Amino acid sequence: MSKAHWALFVDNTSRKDLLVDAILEQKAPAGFEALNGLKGSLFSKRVLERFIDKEDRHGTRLINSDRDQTLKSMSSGEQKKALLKHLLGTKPDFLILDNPFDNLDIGSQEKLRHQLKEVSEEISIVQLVSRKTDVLPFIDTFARLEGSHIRFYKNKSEALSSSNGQGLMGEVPQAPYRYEIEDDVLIRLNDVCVKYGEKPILQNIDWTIKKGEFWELRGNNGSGKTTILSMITGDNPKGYGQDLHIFGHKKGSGESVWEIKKLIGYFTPSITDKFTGYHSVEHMVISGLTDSIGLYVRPTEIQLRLAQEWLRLIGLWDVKDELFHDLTMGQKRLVMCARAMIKHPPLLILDEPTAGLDDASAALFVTLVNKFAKESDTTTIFVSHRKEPGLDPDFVYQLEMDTDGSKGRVL
Ligand SMILES: Nc1ncnc2c1ncn2[C@@H]1O[C@H](COP(=O)(O)OP(=O)(O)OP(=O)(O)O)[C@@H](O)[C@H]1O
Repeated sequence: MSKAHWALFVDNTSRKDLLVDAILEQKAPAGFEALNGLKGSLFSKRVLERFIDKEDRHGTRLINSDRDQTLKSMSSGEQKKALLKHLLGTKPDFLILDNPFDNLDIGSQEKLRHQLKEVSEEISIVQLVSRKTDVLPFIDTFARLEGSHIRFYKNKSEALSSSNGQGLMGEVPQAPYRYEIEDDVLIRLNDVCVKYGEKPILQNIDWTIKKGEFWELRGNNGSGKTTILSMITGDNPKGYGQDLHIFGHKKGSGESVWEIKKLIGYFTPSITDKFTGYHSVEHMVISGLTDSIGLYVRPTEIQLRLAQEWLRLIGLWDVKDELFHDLTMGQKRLVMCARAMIKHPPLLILDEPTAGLDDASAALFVTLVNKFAKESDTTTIFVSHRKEPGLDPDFVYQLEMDTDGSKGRVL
């Protein structure tokens, strides 16, 4: 008998953690009762992060003992492959997949899709999905999670034609202050090569980024995007000894990493997911001006006004007094992005910022980024595997993998 499979559309309001816990604890809600009494496993970014944290703390390989590389240093595609293999090894009756294709390039998505098709013949699948294009083809039951409420669709075509749109309201708020950076060239990588052990990752990378430019950094999983970004932000020692200039300083010429970090706004979804503090939404946004997490002194009038403008822009003014902790995952990410943008840093790095957002929120996000990049003096680098509809960068820097390491070119 063929297995039952569900797709559950989630958006920024969805309380998906509660639902996942209920299903895994044999308290599946109406429509999912068939899963009660069965053994389930969760495939999600959070589960992966928990394994990475455990590896860090205990120094042991938990789900990738067949590799001599840490889970943390693997590319997203490699990590997801290791997690799926591990979960299948526990012989579950069903798998809950939380946006499995996020952070994967097209090739890795195809491989995972193929693998899941095979898995689906033996194991039921519940796919939590934000993007309609991600729905697995063998799924036959469709629903949407609105808050904690599940609404079932009559059929696939009703599910795929539904919309949950929202708009971007207002202009990008003004910069609170100006940074004095003399050089017109913000970042320059000249003939940069990186190897990990014997494995070449980047070869002869030349990339010049000027003030105010809007770049998209593209490349398949494992092509070295994170490696380049972490050399720029100072988090990767491979940057030393290379011809790499940041804000007019040559890397390793005695520049202060802290001073450089103050000039960079950085947003990546996984940072957001780790914040657990009890701060109001409004204070989280304002704390982008003070380089702290949350706020420990009374905000000024100007700070409050700016936060109001940003929260109105991203449609979250109504929840300004709620605890950041209590927001949905999608709302938290929008808040953290506004927090990275509020001071108009000279350089803003958005690392896979739309991962985990539903179609409407991703479109809103892209509109915000386009607008911010055009209307501010900030240099923006947007990293994504997914070709984001509507993203309008000035330039694309494409990494292309090769046996001697990735080469880069400007498209
Ligand atoms: N510390 C490390 N030790 C060994 N190999 C590493 C280390 N860090 C990264 N790598 C390897 O370098 C390659 C490039 O990794 P990187 O994370 O920069 O790629 P990426 O383009 O950002 O990938 P993704 O899109 O999946 O995040 C990968 O094959 C990865 O396994």
